[in-house]
Amino acid sequence: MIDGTAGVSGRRDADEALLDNPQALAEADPGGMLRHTASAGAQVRESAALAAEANLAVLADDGRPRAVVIAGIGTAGRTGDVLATVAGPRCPVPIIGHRSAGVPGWVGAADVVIAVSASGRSPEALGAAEAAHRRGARLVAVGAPDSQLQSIAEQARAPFIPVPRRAPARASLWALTVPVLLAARSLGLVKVNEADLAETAARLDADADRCRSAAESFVNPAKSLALGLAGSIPIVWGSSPLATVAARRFGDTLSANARYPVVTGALGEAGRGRVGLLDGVFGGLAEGERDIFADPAEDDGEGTRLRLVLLRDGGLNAEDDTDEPLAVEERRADAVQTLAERRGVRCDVVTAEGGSALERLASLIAVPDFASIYLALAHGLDPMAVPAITEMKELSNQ
Ligand SMILES: O=P(O)(O)OC[C@H]1O[C@@H](O)[C@H](O)[C@@H](O)[C@@H]1O
Repeated sequence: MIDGTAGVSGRRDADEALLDNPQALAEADPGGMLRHTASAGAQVRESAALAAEANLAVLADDGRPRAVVIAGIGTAGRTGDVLATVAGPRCPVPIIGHRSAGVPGWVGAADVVIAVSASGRSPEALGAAEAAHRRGARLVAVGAPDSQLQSIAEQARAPFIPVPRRAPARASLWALTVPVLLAARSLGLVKVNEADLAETAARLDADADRCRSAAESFVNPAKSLALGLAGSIPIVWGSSPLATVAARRFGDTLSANARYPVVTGALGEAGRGRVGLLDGVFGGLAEGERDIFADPAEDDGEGTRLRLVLLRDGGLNAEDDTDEPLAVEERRADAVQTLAERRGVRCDVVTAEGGSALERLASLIAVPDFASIYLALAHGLDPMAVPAITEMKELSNQ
């Protein structure tokens, strides 16, 4: 039942001109999501410094763990995906993301639990930290200073990395991720050195500059990606496990910031099933019937079409870092582009850059992060305040 109390506002059609009006953009973004997103590089540096102050070395005292569990929900949970992909297939212990309260039943003294929560109060992270302590597992906690999570970590005498709270959690991905990586580094599970962190931060800074609100659409990759996606159903596929983490992140931000439905996943998996979407009513069938001379302004929504966003790893990773030959990934990515082209489905490609896994991941996340915000702004949506999330919390008492 629609009873009109939801307070949903915005424009169905994207206002392209607004994206080239920095003042209008600033007014449409009262919470400063563009600014917060532009702080990604600074977040890497700040969190690296904060993690250096925490006594992460104690983690190594009991040697290599049996498994590492990353506990948290939403963006906090995504940090586990980042750790798993940066650690790569050669990581000697399993890295497991856990997104519900508590920890898996098998967790015990041989394991490490990293509890992550931007607010320091998600029931999932708190429940996991308490359970880890109870079961004698080694615990590390990452989140807001002076939070419940910090208290639990202190009671457990566990390292706590205080990450200052700045915006919605999804604008703090990098601030939350770096302490998780550095905790795993202390355990000898991941190779992330100071140069990797510095280069990743510099990459994020450079991308924030290219995506700044004063840079016009034709030179701004995030604005052009947003305008390409406007009015379509985005399908975001990653060519490799690393690119798939970025694809899932784009799914998070497109849904929460821009409020777009989105299909995300790994291209390898999609090629055995979901790729069929390209043949369907929103794919090839819609494109086949499209009148190329029709006025887009008169599009009544019936012409909703897919738009493929392909995140390509670029084939820069060392051969022994991957469980699949690079040539296979590359061929598959070329193939899906050909499929899209044959059906008239438009496709945007973002290709990773950089030497380390972390930097490559950053290069696949930065532009899409900004694009999700520009898409929200073009529709007159405040990318920060999401009524449905707030309402969901109120109605379910979370
Ligand atoms: O990191 P926190 O504070 O535990 O929050 C986890 C998630 O909690 C949800 O309520 C928010 O909508 C997400 O954006 C967030 O990522």
